[in-house]
Amino acid sequence: MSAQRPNVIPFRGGDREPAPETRAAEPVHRHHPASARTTAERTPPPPDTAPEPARTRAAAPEPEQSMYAHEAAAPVDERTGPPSRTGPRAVPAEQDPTSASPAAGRAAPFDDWAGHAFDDAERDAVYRAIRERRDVRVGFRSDPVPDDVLTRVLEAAHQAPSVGHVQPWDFLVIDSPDLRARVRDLAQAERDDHTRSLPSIRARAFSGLKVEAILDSPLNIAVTVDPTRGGRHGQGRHAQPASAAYAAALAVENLWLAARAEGLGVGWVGFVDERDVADVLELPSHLDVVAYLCVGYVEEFPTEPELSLAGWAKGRPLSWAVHRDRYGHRGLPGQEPTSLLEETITAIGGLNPRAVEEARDRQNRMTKPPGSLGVLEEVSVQLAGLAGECPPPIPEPAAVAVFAGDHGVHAQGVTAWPQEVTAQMVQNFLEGGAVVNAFAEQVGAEVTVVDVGVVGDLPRAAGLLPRKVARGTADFTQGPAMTRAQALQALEGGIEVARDLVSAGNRCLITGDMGIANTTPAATLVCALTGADPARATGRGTGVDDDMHEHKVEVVRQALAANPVDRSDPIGVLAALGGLEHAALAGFVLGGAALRVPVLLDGVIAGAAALVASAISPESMSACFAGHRSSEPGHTIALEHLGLRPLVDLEMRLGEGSGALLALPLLQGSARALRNVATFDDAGVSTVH
Ligand SMILES: O=C(O)c1ccc[n+]([C@@H]2O[C@H](COP(=O)([O-])O)[C@@H](O)[C@H]2O)c1
Ligand SMILES: Cc1cc2nc[nH]c2cc1C
Repeated sequence: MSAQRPNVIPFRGGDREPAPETRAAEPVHRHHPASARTTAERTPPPPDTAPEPARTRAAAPEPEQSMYAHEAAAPVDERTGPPSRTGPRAVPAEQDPTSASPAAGRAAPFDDWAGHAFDDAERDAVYRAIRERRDVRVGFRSDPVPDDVLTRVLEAAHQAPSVGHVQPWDFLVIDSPDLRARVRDLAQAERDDHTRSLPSIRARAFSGLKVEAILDSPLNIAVTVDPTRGGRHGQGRHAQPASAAYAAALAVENLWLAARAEGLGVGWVGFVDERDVADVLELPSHLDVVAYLCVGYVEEFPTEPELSLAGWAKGRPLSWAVHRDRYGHRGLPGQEPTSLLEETITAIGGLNPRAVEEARDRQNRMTKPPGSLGVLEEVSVQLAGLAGECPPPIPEPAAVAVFAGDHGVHAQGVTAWPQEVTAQMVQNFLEGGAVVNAFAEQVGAEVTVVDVGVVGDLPRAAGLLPRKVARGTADFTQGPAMTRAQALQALEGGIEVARDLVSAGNRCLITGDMGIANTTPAATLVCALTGADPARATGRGTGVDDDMHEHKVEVVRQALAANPVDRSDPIGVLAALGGLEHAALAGFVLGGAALRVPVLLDGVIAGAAALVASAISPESMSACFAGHRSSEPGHTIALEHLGLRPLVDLEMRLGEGSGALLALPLLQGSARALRNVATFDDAGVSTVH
């Protein structure tokens, strides 16, 4: 992947591309002050220096890279496969004194000393089948599949590995139009259910996707599993009860690869309840359906997974999935393992100056008086610089991640609300009954709730990511709120959530939070990272009376006194004075910045987290947009320190992501204007003399 390729999913929206221009208009140039920090600013100030003044963002030098660009370093390119050995077949080591012995370790060049490897053409064919296998849903031809071809494909499936060699699968080859029509009806009902559960933008995109070809393909195959096959002592049964189903899934993969080699497309129908299919097929009760497949010759195989081409989802680079010795210690073979945080920080870059310039230039040539879109012009310029292209993609679909956690400082009486409200509100979010749900629905965003530190147990639920690092933080008036390890775990948890949401096709990340008492650590972080006095930075949160507010200011002072922090160590500051949701939010910001996806910040909790993110990586602010200004005073201090201008100022102080969600249409509107509005040249409109 080229370093210049912006980290965005190919845009498939209906917005028209701006027409190429032939003659430059003569706009009245308005000077836009540059804004963003440079890499040199990554080094935080020494502890004894004054608080960092607010700085604006300046474009960073090219080339900027997204985290996806890391794949370029991988020994196996996902598009082209492994490098081909072009030389003659390897000579056994004993006969070739120049070759390193296998015992020389991983660094030794590959030498097929035993002669087991396939020759180049055979090996390339195997990798090609793997690389070009596709889940095909469109373009099936009606030509029948010849019996000998089908038998070969089924034979390949039947050679799959199985624990205890029990071969627990069976293949039901389905021609009957009646059976297939009944399965198609099941799939249709399931699809309709799913559509209703989607945010509006996603539902619209989904309605354009074909998810099955049950009647369009000449043949269906149901792959079943018999979990009892092999008898009571079937090997592996005790240690891995799911092993039979795994084996059947491996049979599906064998079938799929063999089919690809035969030129047959296969589509796995995900939108059916396996028990309903078993009923339609009148299977014996001890069999389960593992897969329902559509099989047939196809017009073409898509060059990439169809969902990826449609912008629905984006593949995860291999480097995200390979860990060395322990989970989280990432590194491809031959690379030095690194932590997720380090990898993320390294990938963060500033705005692309060329795209910034193009966007400014275009703003001045659009059919409107230069500067007339006010702040939105600079927002669009930042979006272009972040994406590395002008016009930038529209930041949709968008996803809000509500990070939830509890706080030991609650015991100090800094809020009027009981701690259990955190877990209760999480439940409310999941049931769709909170403000965040209403606003997310309004703007077509998806809501994900992340438990990073709620005291209570939360039942598993769709839309809840269980990432609990601890059951709340410790009371920071008595010592650090978190250990460094906890803070790092929460930070990396936030990065992972950003990665997951972007891989799922989102082009805008929105911060949300829930945590009774979390405005106290937010205010404390603001004080620690900006030098503000607690009396100035501490607000009334959910709404406390004068006495409680005075006490809250004192508690912030006590926390700062109990935890002498070194501002050159932002993670130390975070661990001592933050909350688990602040830490995860800081990671979320860094993760979004590394992927060059805009991060729309909510209120004071996000503001405090952004201060941490900025102290860790100043360039991460290139991805940040302040959704709104909360009425918490610490938020204004944080925004000024970061040089961020809020898009909305409505005296809100709710959290949950509510303010940022309201700002989403502004962010999207700024990008859409840059993309859709004609230039004076295009439209033949006269400009000023
Ligand atoms: O986002 C804000 O600026 C904001 C301001 C005040 C309160 N909150 C929310 O209120 C909760 C914390 O308030 P408190 O008074 O318990 O510290 C927590 O769930 C926050 O999401 C949020
Ligand atoms: C009811 C309630 C809802 C919230 N949403 C975010 N913080 C909150 C705090 C309370 C108390």
